[in-house]
Amino acid sequence: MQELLSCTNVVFHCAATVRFNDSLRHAVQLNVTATQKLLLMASQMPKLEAFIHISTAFSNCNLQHIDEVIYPCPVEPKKIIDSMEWLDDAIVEEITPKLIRDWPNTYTYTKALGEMVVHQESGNLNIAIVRPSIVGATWQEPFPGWVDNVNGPSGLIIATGKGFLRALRGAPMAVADLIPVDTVVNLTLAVGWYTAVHRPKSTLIYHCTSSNFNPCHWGKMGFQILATCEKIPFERAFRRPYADFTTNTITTQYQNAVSHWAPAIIYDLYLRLTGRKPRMTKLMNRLLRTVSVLEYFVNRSWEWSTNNTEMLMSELSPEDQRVFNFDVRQLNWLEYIENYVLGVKKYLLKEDMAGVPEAKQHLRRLRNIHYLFNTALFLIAWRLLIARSQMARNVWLFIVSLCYKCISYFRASSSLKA
Ligand SMILES: CCCCCCCCCCCCCCCCCCCCCC(=O)SCCNC(=O)CCNC(=O)[C@H](O)C(C)(C)COP(=O)(O)OP(=O)(O)OC[C@H]1O[C@@H](n2cnc3c(N)ncnc32)[C@H](O)[C@@H]1OP(=O)(O)O
Ligand SMILES: NC(=O)C1=CN([C@@H]2O[C@H](COP(=O)(O)OP(=O)(O)OC[C@H]3O[C@@H](n4cnc5c(N)ncnc54)[C@H](OP(=O)(O)O)[C@@H]3O)[C@@H](O)[C@H]2O)C=CC1
Repeated sequence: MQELLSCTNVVFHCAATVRFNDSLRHAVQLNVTATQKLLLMASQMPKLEAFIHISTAFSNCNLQHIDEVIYPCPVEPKKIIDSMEWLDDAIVEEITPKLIRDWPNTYTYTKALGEMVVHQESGNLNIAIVRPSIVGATWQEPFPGWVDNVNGPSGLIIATGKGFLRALRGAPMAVADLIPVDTVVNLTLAVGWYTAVHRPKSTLIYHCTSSNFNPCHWGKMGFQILATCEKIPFERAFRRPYADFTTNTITTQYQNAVSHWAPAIIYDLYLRLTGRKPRMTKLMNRLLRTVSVLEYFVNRSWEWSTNNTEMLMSELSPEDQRVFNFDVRQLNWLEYIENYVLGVKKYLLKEDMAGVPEAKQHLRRLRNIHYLFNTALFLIAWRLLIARSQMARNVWLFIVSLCYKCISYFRASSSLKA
């Protein structure tokens, strides 16, 4: 502790719980109380030049247009921290929805409280806040497509590529505000420099977002994910990668029943019949739970103002603009997403490119099984219908006689030609 206090020049405060469904108590402890303690510690660092707090662009996702300012929270963070000391878990759980109001989860709510704490308890510290949006794989450094966790879209890319996720409740035209992780790092370092060297009079907030500079939509992103998974498939897929966005509750429930639950139940039945342990319904349950907490962000669009970020860009020398590049106007989304999917395959799934021919062969087998299954299903349904309905029988006789006539006609015409 003594060494930290006496030697630290710059603090980058990134530690947090990023789980959306964490208990309010734990989220407050990590995202609010810890920030308060770190500020206290920072105030005892004689050599400190800058304190950079990493928040999220979604800390005010209850608003549609978000400026580079700190918005007040309905309940003072200090009161929330105090109440966590004496309320028991059951009560905390009960009052959580009332406290978080129109924030979608405890994560975004406590990140907003964390910003408020920074604002109120900064004292004489030289502070800045960086708000990244949805952090994705690297764009350029150390190489394109590097990723090391399933947060944000990465987990759903796996689920789509492996054929588990077939439908997602989302708005294809909503803005997908993804930001590559190396861009976030570059901007954060540049903010550290600017805050330490220029010492702005007030706490500056920097939106590290892409939509203002180079917007992309979920539809385009989903399409490119599928195209890449088709070109360079993941190994041992459950089904062929195919997914679409649903826009209302009825189609979502239909897709969940037909495209998610039914195949999972049938596969588990097959596992049971072959003496193995069923696992697909459990996995599907987990996937749909994850989807339900993420879909809030795929159904809305936000606007973030980026005046401070643009100002920072203009303050950097041309050389620093190149080294600490955070200008996403140059980003080609299709290329980025393709590299992202390949990065997921390589760094998260640990799959080798040498396995691609076998993965393609597996997809062809899955396609044949799909056709076979659908034909069998159709024939069974038709057989049942014929047994029950005179009209279906008439239609069937009509089709059969039509086919017979066609075949006779072609036979006759070919024997005439001969
Ligand atoms: C053409 C059409 C094509 C269409 C289709 C194409 C598809 C296209 C793609 C579209 C993409 C849209 C995405 C929007 C993202 C918006 C993010 C907004 C971010 C706001 C930014 C931030 O400022 S903040 C950082 C984000 N913060 C997270 O992203 C944490 C999430 N997470 C949790 O909130 C908890 O995790 C949760 C899950 C509750 C379980 O919670 P829980 O208590 O039940 O259990 P656990 O946490 O233990 O997780 C249990 C198992 O879920 C695994 N898992 C964890 N996250 C996962 C994840 N994202 N996807 C998959 N799987 C995930 C984990 O790896 C465990 O797997 P295992 O058991 O095998 O280890
Ligand atoms: N991922 C995203 O899309 C976005 C993330 N952010 C913000 O970026 C920051 C980093 O997030 P991300 O990298 O995604 O998340 P991770 O969960 O990967 O990283 C969180 C970090 O916090 C540390 N940490 C967690 N709990 C504690 C604790 N009790 N004491 C000390 N350290 C702890 C973890 O340490 P360890 O590795 O040892 O567990 C880890 O290094 C967070 O502040 C998050 O809010 C903002 C916008 C988007």
